[in-house]
Amino acid sequence: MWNLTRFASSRLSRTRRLFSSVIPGPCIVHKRGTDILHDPWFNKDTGFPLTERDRLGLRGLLPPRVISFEQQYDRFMESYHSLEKNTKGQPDSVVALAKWRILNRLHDRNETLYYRVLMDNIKDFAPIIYTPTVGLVCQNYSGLFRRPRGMYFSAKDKGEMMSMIYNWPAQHVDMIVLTDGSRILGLGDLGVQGIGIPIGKLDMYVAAAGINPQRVLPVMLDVGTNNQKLLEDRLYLGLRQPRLEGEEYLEIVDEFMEAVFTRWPKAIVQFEDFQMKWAFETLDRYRKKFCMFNDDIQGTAGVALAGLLGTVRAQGRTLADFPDQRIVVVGAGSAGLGVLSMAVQAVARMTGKNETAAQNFFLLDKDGLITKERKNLDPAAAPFAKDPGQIVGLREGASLLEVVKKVKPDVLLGLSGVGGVFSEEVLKALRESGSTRPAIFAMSNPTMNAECTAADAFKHAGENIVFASGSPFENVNLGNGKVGYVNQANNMYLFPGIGLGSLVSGARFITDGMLQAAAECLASYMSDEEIQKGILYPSIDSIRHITAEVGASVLRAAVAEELAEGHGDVGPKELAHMSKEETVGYVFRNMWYPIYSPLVQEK
Ligand SMILES: NC(=O)C1=CN([C@@H]2O[C@H](COP(=O)(O)OP(=O)(O)OC[C@H]3O[C@@H](n4cnc5c(N)ncnc54)[C@H](O)[C@@H]3O)[C@@H](O)[C@H]2O)C=CC1
Ligand SMILES: CC(=O)C(=O)O
Ligand SMILES: [Mg+2]
Repeated sequence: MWNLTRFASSRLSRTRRLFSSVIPGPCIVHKRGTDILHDPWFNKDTGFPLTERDRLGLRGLLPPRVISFEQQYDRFMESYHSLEKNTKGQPDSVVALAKWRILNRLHDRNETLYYRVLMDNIKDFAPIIYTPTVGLVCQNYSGLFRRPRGMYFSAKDKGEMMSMIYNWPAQHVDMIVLTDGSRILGLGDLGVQGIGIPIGKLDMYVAAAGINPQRVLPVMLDVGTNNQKLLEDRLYLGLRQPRLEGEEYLEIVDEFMEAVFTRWPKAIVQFEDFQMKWAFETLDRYRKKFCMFNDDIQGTAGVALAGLLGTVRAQGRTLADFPDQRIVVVGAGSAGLGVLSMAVQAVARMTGKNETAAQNFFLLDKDGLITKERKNLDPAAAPFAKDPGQIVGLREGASLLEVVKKVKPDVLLGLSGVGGVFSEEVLKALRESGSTRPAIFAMSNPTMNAECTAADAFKHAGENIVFASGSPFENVNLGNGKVGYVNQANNMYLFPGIGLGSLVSGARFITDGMLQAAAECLASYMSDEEIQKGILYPSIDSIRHITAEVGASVLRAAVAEELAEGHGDVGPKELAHMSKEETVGYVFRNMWYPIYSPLVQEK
């Protein structure tokens, strides 16, 4: 069932080779002079060659010496490294925001250089533009705000969205990430300040999936906030009203979706960081109507499933043993339920039995173990609620410690948003796990919301564990030359490929089959040697290569389901006739790569 193709050997060098031969095509510009210098998309700063300076009315507007792209790159990296040196010893949050600012300023000046720097240093810069620093940026957004990025649709724009959408200057948009700010990482309702998340996710789309940055659109749907502190903050930039609820809320989202797909019928919309009730409701409402998905439910599920399958292999078992894994999931929200649904589907496929697929899975929320005796049991959690008769020695609402002691799980997976719930006692109890190599997935973001730190996991649960966290931690030095490997179990390994594969296949919808293909691709990416070392996910350095493979898998699944309508000049028949390798090549060819293009002025 799972094709464990090995890509391990020279993934990165293959990716580099593919881009080393990129020859930039001309780029049409409708501006001249300072208007070009002030447009980060076209601006090359001191990199404009003299001929271009003449053609575009730039002569005299720049210092005379022409600096190459490579020199500009080195210059930026030097200033970045001096900033690192100069901020040494300062509080982590101060350093993180200083790094975010210097990158953001580069973005606002010169996008080509920004994305190249980001791509080439993704391991160092992802924690700044993405989790954990993006969380801090959202929390401080009103104070940090200098220039708008993306679009803002508010409850006050009802009836106007169809015309507003035409205010966006780009003619084509491929990828939209949308939030209503109601559940930003594990930080709760941050209202309009949540715009940092779509911006960060789309930066990852450009870096990982090569989506052209001129064709991305971060969107904030501001329907108010229930965060009292923000409502009272005089600097708060969003609507000062409680969140819309019920039909009033859905009418706003409906209007936005209609407006988007009227202007850009081929766009893909990723829903991000919506509170659970709206995450499920909107997914259900739109997934058969528009090309969209919910990253927290669906992207997270695929990444977690790939990690769970890797864990079985790390235990020296075969994938056929997955249904026997005892998995405790802490957090019954959009992410936790998404993970369990996908895991149950995988077990059902492996065993051919739907009814018993969830028997080894245990689900807890803030009120403890969820059983069928739970009052006001959420229908979304009901399929995973335990029958009290089946769980001798455990009761409704049992604590995590009780559950871990009784169940002796192979895997403890946290998506609760609560820092430290995997306490010392809980981690120590995991030493009694029935597994030779228990796994801990502390997936909540940002870092302070992780269910435990990597160091505590190895210290209390033992050195033989497999460990993954949603935000990055350093590997743990276990002494005697041994290292506790830290994986990053984050949906960043899948959402860029899901979006890219859907885009270049011209898929009408994003189906479970396409998402399953994405998860299987990630699961089969790692070699046995890596898995034995406890490495479940590839290094983020090879994110472009992973994303191309995931994108190609999604594309092939869309073709198989007859949902692929083609993209650009490539029609559905051509897609259907491509071999597996050809689909990967095709996906790569559709990736944008940051390099200066000759600018050609059109009046
Ligand atoms: N690593 C990754 O790729 C991803 C991580 N996440 C993280 O997962 C977390 C949760 O996200 P959602 O499911 O969307 O949130 P949510 O708000 O829908 O769900 C949170 C769940 O945790 C439960 N919970 C709260 N306190 C608890 C406690 N003390 N013990 C046990 N359960 C508790 C709640 O009852 C609720 O069921 C966030 O921190 C988010 O950053 C979400 C998506 C992807
Ligand atoms: C990673 C992500 O999507 C989240 O924490 O919400
Ligand atoms: Mg999210």
